Order: sequence, then C-alpha cells, then structure tokens
Amino acid sequence: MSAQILDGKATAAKIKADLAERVSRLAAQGITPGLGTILVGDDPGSQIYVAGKHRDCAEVGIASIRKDLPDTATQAEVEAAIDELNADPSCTGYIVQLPLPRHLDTQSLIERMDPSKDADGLHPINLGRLVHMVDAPLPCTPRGIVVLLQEYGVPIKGADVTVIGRGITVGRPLGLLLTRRTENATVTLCHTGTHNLPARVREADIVVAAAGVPGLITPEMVKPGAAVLDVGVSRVDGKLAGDVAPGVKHVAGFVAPNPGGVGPMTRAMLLTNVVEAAERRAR
Ligand SMILES: Nc1nc(=O)c2c([nH]1)NC[C@@H]1CN(c3ccc(C(=O)N[C@@H](CCC(=O)O)C(=O)O)cc3)C=[N+]21
Repeated sequence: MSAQILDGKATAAKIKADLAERVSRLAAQGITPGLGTILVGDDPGSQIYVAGKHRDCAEVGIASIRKDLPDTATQAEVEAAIDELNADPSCTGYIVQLPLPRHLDTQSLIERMDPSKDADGLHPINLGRLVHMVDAPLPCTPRGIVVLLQEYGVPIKGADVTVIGRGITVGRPLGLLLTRRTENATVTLCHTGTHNLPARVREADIVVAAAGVPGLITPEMVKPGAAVLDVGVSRVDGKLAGDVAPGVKHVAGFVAPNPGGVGPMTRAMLLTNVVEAAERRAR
C-alpha cells in the first residue's frame, strides 16, 4: 500500500489556468496585474525561486518587475527599492525574497512595504488581520496547504493537525489559518522546545513538517491513513532533502512530496494574491 500523492504541481497548473482567465478579464478593463520582486545577494536557492516566480507570471499574463541588488546593498538602498515599488502603479503586488543578508534589518524593511501590495501576506498589518480574522492577503505557503488538502478531499473540519515549525512564513500563520471558524481544525504547533514530538505526530490526522530537519518524520510516528505534508528543505551533500522519511508513504493515506507538493502551491498562491489585489483595485 502506498499513500495517495497530493500533487501540488498538477493542482498549481489548474489554479494557473483559472488565473490566466481572470487576468484576461482584468485586461478587458485595462488592468494588468504586476508582481515585483526584490532580491538581495546571490544565494543560488533564492535566485532559482525568484526566476521561477517570474516564469509563473509570464505563464498567466502577469507583468513582472525585478529588482536585484548586490550582496553589499545597504539598508537605505533596499528601502529605496521598496519605496519605488510602493509608488509604482504598474506594481500591484510584490515580495522581498527572504532570507535577506544578515547586515540588513528584515523587520523594518517588511514594515516599510505598502500592506495593500504585500503579495506574501507577511506584513504585520496583514498577519494582524489574520489574527483578527478579517479579509487580507494570506501567507502563500499556509494558503497553498489548505487549498491542496481541499483539492484532494482531505477533511480539515475537526481534524487534529500537528504542525512542526513556528516560522513566520509557514508554521505560525498556518496555525492561525487552520483555527479559523471556516477551517475549524485543532492545531498543535510544535517546535524545537516540544517534548515528545513523536506523540504529537502520532495523534495527528494531518501532519505538516516545516522544520528543515532531514528525515525528521519517520514511519513509526505516523498514524495509519494520516495526511503528511513535507514542507522542509535542507541540503544534504548538495542534494535537497525534505523533513519526511521515504518510508512514510507506506503508512500515510496522503503524502505531499517535496519537491512537487507544497512548493508549487506556494507559487500559485503568490500569483493568486497578486491577481486578487488587482481585482480589488478594479472594483
Ligand atoms: N518573501 C519570500 N516569500 C516566499 O514565498 C519565500 C521566500 N521569501 N524565501 C524562500 C521560500 C521558499 N519558497 C519556495 C517556493 C516554491 C518552491 C518550489 O516551487 N519548489 C519546487 C521545486 C523547485 C523548482 O521547481 O523550482 C517544488 O517543490 O516542486 C520552493 C520554495 C518560497 N519562499
């Protein structure tokens, strides 16, 4: 027996086809959504992600605006790039690719963004709106996880969900999303201070592993039939490794692999946030 694959690549392709239609409806109103990216430095991983985002944009008809700054960029130079995108009417949404080089103050840069152009949903105003459960752009990875589970009919309402990782892009906002009345899951948010992680994983109907620890989730830890989503990325001997050990697929009911699972969904949700922001402007 092997788990059903939660195919993020195929699901993202469907979402992109729908977005392409919405973009052409906007075009009829004279509006072209535009995604901006700010990338600082030459981290190869970040370069690949940003290039992928611009390819996605071209696929659905979103304009893209790329601002690449050298590793040595100063705080003031990154601030200037943010100010330009805030002021640029052709940019309906943008992201600052994380992580930034250590000499930069990430927090103050994110707070400088216009919250209405925050395509990542990571501005404190938008995370605050998520806490308050009012409408706002949602963080891409958590939103992608919920949409992927829904696509495959994995029940979320009333489910026990164990999330491993308390980062600002995945774990914390995912806990907020899943505990809204509309999702109604019960969430256990685990982290490096968690005692007895195996017990927390064992009780879960849905496991989301976003710790960045290769092979952290082993088959013995997983409740038979559970949905296990691999969101971790680390490099082991130059190769990408997820948080979920290969044997888990023989115990789980559903597996979102890495690559091919949540990553493509994250990108599709970024595009969705950009199109939604343009639609809000069109109204
Ligand atoms: N401001 C900001 N927003 C982000 O959303 C953000 C970020 N910074 N920094 C880095 C992480 C990482 N991330 C990924 C997105 C998609 C894949 C993805 O599509 N991966 C493919 C494989 C790689 C590929 O095909 O290019 C897959 O899983 O199948 C991976 C990683 C977004 N992040």
